[in-house]
Order: sequence, then C-alpha cells, then structure tokens
Amino acid sequence: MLRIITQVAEAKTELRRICDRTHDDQIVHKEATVREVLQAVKRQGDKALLHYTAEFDGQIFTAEQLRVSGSELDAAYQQVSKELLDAIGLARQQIEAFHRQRIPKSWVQFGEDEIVLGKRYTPVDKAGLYVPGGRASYPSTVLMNAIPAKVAGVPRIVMVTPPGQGKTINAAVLVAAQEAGVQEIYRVGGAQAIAALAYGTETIPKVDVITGPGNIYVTLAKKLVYGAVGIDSLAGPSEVLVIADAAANPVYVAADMLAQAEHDPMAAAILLTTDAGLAKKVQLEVERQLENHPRRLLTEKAIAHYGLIVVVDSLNVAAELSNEFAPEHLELEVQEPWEILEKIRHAGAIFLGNSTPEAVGDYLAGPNHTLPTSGAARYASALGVETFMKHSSLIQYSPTALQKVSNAIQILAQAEGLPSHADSVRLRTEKPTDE
Ligand SMILES: NC(=O)c1ccc[n+]([C@@H]2O[C@H](COP(=O)([O-])OP(=O)(O)OC[C@H]3O[C@@H](n4cnc5c(N)ncnc54)[C@H](O)[C@@H]3O)[C@@H](O)[C@H]2O)c1
Ligand SMILES: N[C@H](CO)Cc1c[nH]c[nH+]1
Ligand SMILES: [Zn+2]
Repeated sequence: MLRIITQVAEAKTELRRICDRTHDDQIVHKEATVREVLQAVKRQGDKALLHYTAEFDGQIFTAEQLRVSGSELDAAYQQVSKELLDAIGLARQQIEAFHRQRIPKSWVQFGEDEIVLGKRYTPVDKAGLYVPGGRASYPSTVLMNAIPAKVAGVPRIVMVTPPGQGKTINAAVLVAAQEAGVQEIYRVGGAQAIAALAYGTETIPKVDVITGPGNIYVTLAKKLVYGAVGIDSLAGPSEVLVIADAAANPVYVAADMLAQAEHDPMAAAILLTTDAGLAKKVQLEVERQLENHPRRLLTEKAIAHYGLIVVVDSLNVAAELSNEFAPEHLELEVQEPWEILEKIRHAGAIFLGNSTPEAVGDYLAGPNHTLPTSGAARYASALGVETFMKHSSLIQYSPTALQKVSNAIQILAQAEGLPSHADSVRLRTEKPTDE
C-alpha cells in the first residue's frame, strides 16, 4: 500500500532515496554486469552480442538474423489493425509538427571592420535509436526518437530493440519505424545493444549519438559509453510526481500514478498534496485499480519501493519538494495550475490541469516523451531535433579587425606562456621595418 507521510524532513529523505534509486549502492552489482557486457562487445563484436542475447533475452540467433529483413518489415503491416495504423499516423503527424517548429537554425552576424561571427548547425552522420522492449513494446518511443532524427536530417538512422518472444519484434514497433522512415533495425536490446552502437560490431555500425530510453541496464550502459559517443540524456525508469489540491479527482490521480508505475519495478510515483482527505482517497483508489491489473506484480513492486504520498502545508512547499526531486513528469492537478507553474524550476515535462493526463504526452501531444529521470531534469531536457545536431562556430576577421586586437591577443598569449599563439597574430599584423 502507498505510504502517506506528513513530516517535511522525512519527505525530503524519502524523496532523495527515490530520486537516487538508479545510482545508489544497490546498483553497483548491475553496473558491474554492464561494464562486463560493454567490454565483451567491444572486444568480440557480434559473438558477444549473440551470447548476451541468449543469456538475457533467451533468444538464440546467428549474426545474419540480427538485422530485421525486408520481408519481416512488410509482413508487420499485415499484423496491425487499421485503427492502430491510424493512431500511429496521428501521433506521427503531431510529433513531427511539434518538432519542426524548433529546428536549430544556422546564423551569421556581420559586425564592424568586416567581422563575421556565427553558428552553423549540422546533423550527426549516424544516429542509433534505442527502443525498449523488455516488459512492454513501445511504438510510441520509435516515433519520439526517429522523427526528431529525421527532421534534423541525419543521413543514417539505425534502430535497436530487444528481440521479443519467438524472435519476432512487435509488429507495431516495426510499422512505426517504417512510418517514421527507419528501415535499418537490429533485434538486440539491453547494455549489449548500447555497446554495439557505441563501438560497432561486424553487423551493427558504430554511431555518433545514441538516443532513447530504457531500463536500468540500458541507462547505466549509456552513461558508461558517453564520450565514445554522444547520448541524449539518462532517460531511465519512468517517474511521475503529482501536485494536487482539493480540486483534484482521486480516481484520476491514482490512474496517473499507476500509469508510470506500470512501466517498471523501478518506476516512481509520487503525490504531494495539501489535502489529507485526498491523500487517503488516492491511497485506497490505487489499491482498487490494482486489483485486476494485468501488470499487477511489477506495478505493486514499483509502488511499494518507489511510491509515496506526502501531505504538505501549502502548494509552495509542494513546489519546493518537487524542485528538489526534479521529476521526469510533473502533473499540476490544482485549481490554478498556471499560478504554481511560476514556482516550478526543474521537470522534464509539465502537465497542467485535471484534464491533462501524462499519457497525452506519452503518445501524441507532440512534445517528446524521452525525458531525463532520476534528478537529471536539473540539468538536462527532453530529446529534440537539436539532440541530433551540433554546431560549429564561425569566425572571420579582416586585416583591419585583426590589427585592432593584435596587442590584446599577444598579451593574453604571453600571459599563458604560449609564444606561438602570439606569433600567429604578430606576424600578420606587425608593420614591415624599412631597410
Ligand atoms: N524516461 C523515458 O523517457 C522513458 C520512456 C519510455 C520508457 N522508459 C523506461 O524504459 C524502460 C523499459 O524497460 P524494459 O525492461 O521494458 O525494456 P528495455 O529494452 O529497456 O530492457 C530490456 C533489456 O534489458 C536487458 N536485461 C534485462 N534483465 C537483465 C539482467 N538481469 N541483466 C542484464 N541485462 C538485462 C535485456 O537484454 C533486455 O533486452 C522502463 O524502465 C520504462 O520506465 C523511459
Ligand atoms: N511514460 C514513458 C516515459 O517515461 C513513455 C511511454 C511510452 N509509452 C507509454 N509511456
Ligand atoms: Zn508512460
């Protein structure tokens, strides 16, 4: 049963424990496994991939079977209903429209003395998309990753996803990939898939940036390969933090908390409320909704370990606690959500009002659902078009402009003990001496 606590000091300790759940001491043994997997794939390529796919996913493949074939891609369309295809189409349209609004634009600025400064944005050459597939299949995550990569103009997009039962990947995942324009798909998941994208194997190309969410093994692997490749953010086990007042509906709040808890036994679901009566009702409602829940066992685990209700004195205290937690998803189920929004500083995505369940954002509102977790929203943001791009600075100086700053540069270079830096300017700007 969801715990209810009322002391702010105790709430802070508990929230810290939940926030740190993916990097606390108990994770050390998982990290050791992940390091071993990364090293093995780096050294042995496909051989290690196949070994770990057998060990962790219980599927035996040959290297030739890793890539999803054209006929399997075609066949996937026969297995999805018209309704599902239409829903994928609607989500694709809305996600694309949202992401097209924020394409980073190159710019140049012309200053005095013919100085030109600017930034030039270019996409990465190769992107690797991780689509989770252990405890659920995620066609929505395919769209959330592939669409921004396409909009950014990435020339080669590679997708990896766990093999699924009976060697076949979920048909909706394959259809979503094709609808988003991704054809190069490999059936491999977990840390081994991240290693393949980071280092390359005989079959899977090394990419420049890896994006996409995943469980603790995937998230630890992304953290460890960062540097060899770029990553989006640490988008690990899902989280929701709901701030609610007496205006909230306990049935909705409970459903929203369970909607994140059902992702993973390490998912987190937290309610901060000013209304002790609501706290009690949500606690009972969660139990009721769990009764016939098809994912009851894993959801109960998440609720037992990382579920919490805190009764607070004011919405200000709720905002303060929420900022310390920096949740992936924040729901403001309060009378005046725009008022409290001003006090919120850290959250991956914010859902305002009682008729905006977080699931709207998961599937088709448009903004990306790949979001930072475990406190990473303090410094990181949702995946976006810019995740697949980088910018080069542009600098052009005329002889007159260089002359004007020549002295200052030489003084700075001398202060750093770097004479060749000074010379590179002096030789261009000093007046020739008369013979
Ligand atoms: N933050 C976000 O934006 C976001 C979005 C969608 C989903 N998610 C999260 O993605 C995750 C999906 O998790 P999932 O498990 O369903 O799929 P997953 O694909 O992330 O993980 C499955 C893989 O984990 C590996 N694995 C499983 N047990 C292992 C073990 N004991 N040792 C080593 N490797 C092991 C297997 O290789 C398997 O293929 C959930 O935590 C969900 O909350 C997050
Ligand atoms: N809530 C997840 C992000 O934490 C995204 C998702 C996909 N499908 C359903 N939910
Ligand atoms: Zn979700």
